[in-house]
Amino acid sequence: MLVVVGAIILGLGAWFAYQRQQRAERVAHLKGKIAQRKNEQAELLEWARAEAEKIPAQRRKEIGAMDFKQLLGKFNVITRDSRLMLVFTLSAALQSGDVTSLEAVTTYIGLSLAAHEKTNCVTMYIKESVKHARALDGRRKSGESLPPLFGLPVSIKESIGVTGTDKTWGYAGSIHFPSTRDAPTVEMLKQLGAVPFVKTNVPLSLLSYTCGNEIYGWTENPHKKGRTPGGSTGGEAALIAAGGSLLGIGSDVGGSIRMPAHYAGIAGVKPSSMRLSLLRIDDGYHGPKRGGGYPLIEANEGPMAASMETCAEILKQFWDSSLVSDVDPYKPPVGWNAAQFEEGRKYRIGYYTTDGWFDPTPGCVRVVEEARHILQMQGHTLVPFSLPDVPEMIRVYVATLTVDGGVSLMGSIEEDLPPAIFLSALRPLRVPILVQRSMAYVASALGYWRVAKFMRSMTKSSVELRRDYASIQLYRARVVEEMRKANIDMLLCPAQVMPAPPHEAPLHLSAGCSYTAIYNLLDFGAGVCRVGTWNAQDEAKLECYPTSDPWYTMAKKFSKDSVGLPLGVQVAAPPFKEEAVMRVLIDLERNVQHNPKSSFRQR
Ligand SMILES: CCCCCCCCCCCCCCCCCC(=O)NCCO
Repeated sequence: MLVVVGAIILGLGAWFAYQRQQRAERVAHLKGKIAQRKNEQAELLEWARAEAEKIPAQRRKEIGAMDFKQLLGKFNVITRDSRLMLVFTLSAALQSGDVTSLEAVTTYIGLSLAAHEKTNCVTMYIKESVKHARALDGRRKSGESLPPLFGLPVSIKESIGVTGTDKTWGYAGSIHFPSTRDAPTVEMLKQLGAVPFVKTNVPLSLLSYTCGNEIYGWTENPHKKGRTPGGSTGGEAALIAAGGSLLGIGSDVGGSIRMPAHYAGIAGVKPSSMRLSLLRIDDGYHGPKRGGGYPLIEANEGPMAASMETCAEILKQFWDSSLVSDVDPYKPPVGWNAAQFEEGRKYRIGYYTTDGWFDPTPGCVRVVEEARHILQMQGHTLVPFSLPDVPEMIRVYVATLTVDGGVSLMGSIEEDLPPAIFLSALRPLRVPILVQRSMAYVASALGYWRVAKFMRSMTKSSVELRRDYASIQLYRARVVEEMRKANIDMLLCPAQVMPAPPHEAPLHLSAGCSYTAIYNLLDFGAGVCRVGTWNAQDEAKLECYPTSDPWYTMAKKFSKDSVGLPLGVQVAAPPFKEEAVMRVLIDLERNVQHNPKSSFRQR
């Protein structure tokens, strides 16, 4: 007996020692990869500096001062002169040849470098961009007709495929597995004449609205050091807000385009799932192990820019042609809906300032009220609306996003090199599900009903999963029916519960993504634009914000000292109404700057 026990103890000891050694070797291997990547990144930053300096500083300044319209042009400008409406087309710098593609790309390489120095937003430069720009300029010289986005420099989220570049998602293990194909969105941009020139930072795994990892470090919000620009498309938001890019492409499965837009004071759109393609998002090294597999939580890529007008122009270019269904035969050939986007078109908009799950902090509520006022002044009709059953649907969102009880998420993170804060925030996923559910009773008894809901959110079986999928399908039917009954075209609501918080906050407050995540579950098209700025009154009102559970206490703490930080609002509508959403957001952003009630300051 003693011999058997001794053998078991020895066996276990040997097994643990072996595991420890394996882990140590893996850690050393991953650290080596990170060190290599840091050297490569440093070289690329030097390359970028040298490229930028090839164009005289004065010329770069001139080009950098041009906004999207001046650089790209081809816009229909509609001027109202009493009853007269004039429509004419601007011929802008890139199309007219006043600025070459190479000059534009090089200028933005320089500007992005300056943005990176301020925020640590760049992961890699795309050296090919310079060759690509030269080739485009060659096409002009040979008299070819120019594509609509001719020569436009575009920045791309790190996790989106660009041939020859890594998409690590912050995992060190994924370094040096470059994409062998462009993502469909990148393919479309290139066909339209745009030039992807840089890739930008993300949080490890993409399933968070902060922005940092062990490879590239943490990205700062350009409005305040120590605050996150949001995530997961945080590098893009920081880059655009700091003037380093005119247009970026992000992705969004819970708000990863919209929350960074709110935190950084820019605009962004997540179209509904049928309107852009995610084909090959999980190809390459990641494969099915790390990404995808949550069919009714609809992710999509989408544009981010300083203004909603730029986002709309890009989506118009995508949808004006048959590009989307050409690159992805699973997408319906639905074109740009000019009638929905028509200037002056009025909509009936339902609005809410709380979703019954997470009350936003004061400034985030105030800007919805301001937006309501501005839109009413524009002739839109605004009516109160209450989105039903959000708390239960947030439980369903978490259950169906993590889908396997968090096994893949936790497994991928643990086998890599996560920042310590990721591990500690996600550790509850390692607690057996039955224990999590038992602890939910304790949380309920303490009055922490929201925390209890989260503790009941991990999927235990395919029986539960099927039921949750059915709930999503029923919920979609219910919401569109309630909107139809109220004759409502779209919804206006907060973009997030806080102004840009400290870097670690989103990891403690995953529940704070409810205002955006619900529209992934509903598969609505949704966008965010800046409406205001957190002010001293918001700061004072924070004193009355609830502290009835740990999440409210944290949201209150993380929102403090935020005077001057940008605030956005969100507009969302059922699928195929993205053009209407963008029309309303443009009406908002155009008028917010002149609204004396607004605290918006023009940058
Ligand atoms: C005991 C239960 C513990 C629950 C822990 C829950 C952890 C996972 C929760 C997931 C939260 C999701 C946040 C989403 C942020 C935005 C992500 C996004 O849009 N990514 C873009 C991907 O393309």
